[in-house]
Amino acid sequence: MSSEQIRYNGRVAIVTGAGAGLGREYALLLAERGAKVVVNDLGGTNSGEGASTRAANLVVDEIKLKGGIAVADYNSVVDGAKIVETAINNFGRVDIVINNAGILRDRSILKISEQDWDLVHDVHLKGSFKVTQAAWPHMKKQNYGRIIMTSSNSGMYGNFGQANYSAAKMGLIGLANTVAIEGEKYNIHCNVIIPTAASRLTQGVLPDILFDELKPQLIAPVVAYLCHESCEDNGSYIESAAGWAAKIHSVRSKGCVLRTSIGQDIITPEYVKSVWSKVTNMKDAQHVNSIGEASGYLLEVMENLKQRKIDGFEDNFKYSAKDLILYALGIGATVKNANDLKFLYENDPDFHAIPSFFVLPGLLLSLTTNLVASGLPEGKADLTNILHGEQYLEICDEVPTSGNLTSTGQVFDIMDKSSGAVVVTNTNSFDENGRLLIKNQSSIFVVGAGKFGGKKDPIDGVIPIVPAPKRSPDASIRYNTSVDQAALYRLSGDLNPLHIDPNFSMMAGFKTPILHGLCSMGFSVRAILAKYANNNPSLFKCVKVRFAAPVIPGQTLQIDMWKESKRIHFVTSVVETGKNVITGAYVDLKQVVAKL
Ligand SMILES: CCCCCCC[C@@H](O)CC(=O)SCCNC(=O)CCNC(=O)[C@H](O)C(C)(C)COP(=O)(O)OP(=O)(O)OC[C@H]1O[C@@H](n2cnc3c(N)ncnc32)[C@H](O)[C@@H]1OP(=O)(O)O
Repeated sequence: MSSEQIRYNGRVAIVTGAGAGLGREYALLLAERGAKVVVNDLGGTNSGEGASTRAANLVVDEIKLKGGIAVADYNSVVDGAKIVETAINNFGRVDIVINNAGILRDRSILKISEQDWDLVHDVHLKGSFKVTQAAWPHMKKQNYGRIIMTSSNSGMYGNFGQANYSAAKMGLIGLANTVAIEGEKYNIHCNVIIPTAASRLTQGVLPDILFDELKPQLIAPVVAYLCHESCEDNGSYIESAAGWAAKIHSVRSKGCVLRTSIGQDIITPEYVKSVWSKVTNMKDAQHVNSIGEASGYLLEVMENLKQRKIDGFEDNFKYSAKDLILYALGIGATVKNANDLKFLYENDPDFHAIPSFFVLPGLLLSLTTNLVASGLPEGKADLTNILHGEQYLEICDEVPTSGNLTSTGQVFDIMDKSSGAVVVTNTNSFDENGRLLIKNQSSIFVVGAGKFGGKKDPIDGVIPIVPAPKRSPDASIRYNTSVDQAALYRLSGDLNPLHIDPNFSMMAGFKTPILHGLCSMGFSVRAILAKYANNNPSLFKCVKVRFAAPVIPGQTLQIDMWKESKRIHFVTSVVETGKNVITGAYVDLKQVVAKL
C-alpha cells in the first residue's frame, strides 16, 4: 500500500450538481484533501424545475466547518463559462472539472416530448461540453487538467423509459473519447465514471436492498483518484458501485471478409445472411484502442484481399524415401516395369519421386486443419459431403527425395454452384531454407452447400481447366486399378473413410467406396511421363485436372493424350463404363521426349 497520501493542495476543482448525492461526496472529499472547491448546484428539482441556492450553500458550509475552502455557484451548467468564472474569480485557476449535474425526465419513447429530450440533453451533454470548453483554455495554459464525464449503465445497456437519458449518457462517452485525445498533449486527462449510486435520481428506480448499499461515498474515492495528478488514465470508462470498481471497454468481433478479392464489388444480402454467424461470433473478439487501430485492421483486410489471403493455415510435411515408394505403389508403379524401379527402390542410382506425390503437403494441410471449412459461409464441412473437384500442382524448384516442408494454405476463392459450394485453396510448400518448392491449388466440391448467395464464377488466379483438342487422341494408355487400390493409396496419408468404409461411402451417397481422385490423377501423370517424358520426372512442370466422375477401385483407367507443344492434354475414362472421370486436364512438361 502506498504510504503517500493523495492530496489536492493548490488544486481548484469544479463539481457540478454538488448540492447532494455523488456531487456532494466528491466536493467533500476533494476539499478534505486540500482542494479549493466550486460547489455548483442550480438547486432545482430532479426533473430540472425551479432553482435555489440552498443545496450548494449547505455543502459549502459543511466544507468550511471542516476547515476546507469552497465557494457556492448557482449557475446552470449550460452557462458553463459562468461556473468557470466563479472558479477563476475566487481561486485564480481551475484544475479539476467533475461534470456530475444531471436530471431525469423518464418517459417511454412514444411519450417523450421534445422538451423532455432537449432538457435532459442540455443538462447532461451540452452542460458537460460547456463547462469543459470554458475550463479548457485555463487547463491548456497551465498544462494540466483532470476532467470527469458522468455516464450511466442506462446509456451502456439501455433502460426502459430512459431513451433521452440513455442517449445523453452515451453521448458523454463519445465526448470524453475525443476530449481525451485532444487533451493528451496538454496533460489534460478526461475519464468517464459510470456510477450506480443511491441518489435522488435512482431513488424509486433501484430495489431497496441494492439502493441501501449504493452509498455515494463508496464511489467518491474512485473519482477522486481519477482526478489526481498521479492517475495516468486518459479516456478510460470506470464503472463503480457498492465499494467495487472496474474498467469497461468495447470489443469488436474478428468479423468476416465478405468478398474474395479486391476486384469483387458486388456482395448480395443473401451472402451476408449466410455468413452472419461469423460476423457476429464474439469468440475471438478484441478491444480496439483507437480509431487508428480500427482503420488499421481494415487496411490489413484490404491488403489480405489484394494478396487474396483470407485466413492462413500452416502445417509441416515430413517425408522420406519410404513415403515416395508407398505413394508410387499406390498409383500403380510396378517392378514389372523396369522403368518404374527408380520410383520403387531407394538404392536405384536415379531414385526419384513421381512428381504428383507433391500434392500431398497441400492435401494433408486441408485434411488436418479447418482450411476448407473456414471458406464456407457456415464455417462447417464434413467428409460425408466433400468431393475433390479439381487439382493443380506445380513443381517450382528441385525437390529432394526426403525432407521437412512447411506448407502455408489459404482459401483463395469460394463459388456458389447451386448443387454445391466450391472452395478453392492455395497451398505453398517451402523447404527449411524458405525456398518455395511446390504450389498446389485444390478445388473442393462441397455437395449440398450451394445456394448461399455467393458468386458463381471464379476470380482471376483460379487455374482453369482446358478442354482437350477435338481430334482423336495422339496416344492412349490403359492401366488396371486393383480392388485394393484405395486401401493401398490411403496409406500415403489421405485416410478419408469415403475410400474404404462401405457404411461411410453409403452415407456420402455412393454404393461402394470410391477411389481417391488424386490416385486416378497419379495414374494419369504416370502415363504422360511414360509416353512423353521417357519416364523422367525432372521434365514435369505442372498438372491440372478436373475430377468429373468417381472411379471404383478395380476399374480400368484409359488415359487419352494429345500433344500440343510442351502441353499434353488428357482425358481419363473408365473402360468398363466409358465414362470420363478426369476432364479438361493437362500436364506441362519442360521438354517433350517422345517418339510418335
Ligand atoms: C476437408 C478436406 C478436404 C478434402 C480433400 C479431398 C479428399 C479426398 O479424399 C476426396 C476425394 O478424393 S473424392 C474422389 C474424387 N472426386 C470425385 O470423384 C468427384 C467427381 N465429380 C463429380 O462427381 C461431379 O463433378 C460433382 C459432384 C463434383 C459435381 O457434379 P454436379 O453437381 O452434377 O455438377 P454439374 O451440374 O456437372 O456442374 C455444376 C457446376 O459445378 C462445376 N463443376 C462440376 N464438377 C466440378 C468439379 N469436379 N470441380 C469443380 N467444379 C465443378 C461445373 O462447371 C458447373 O459450374 P457452372 O454452373 O458455373 O458451369
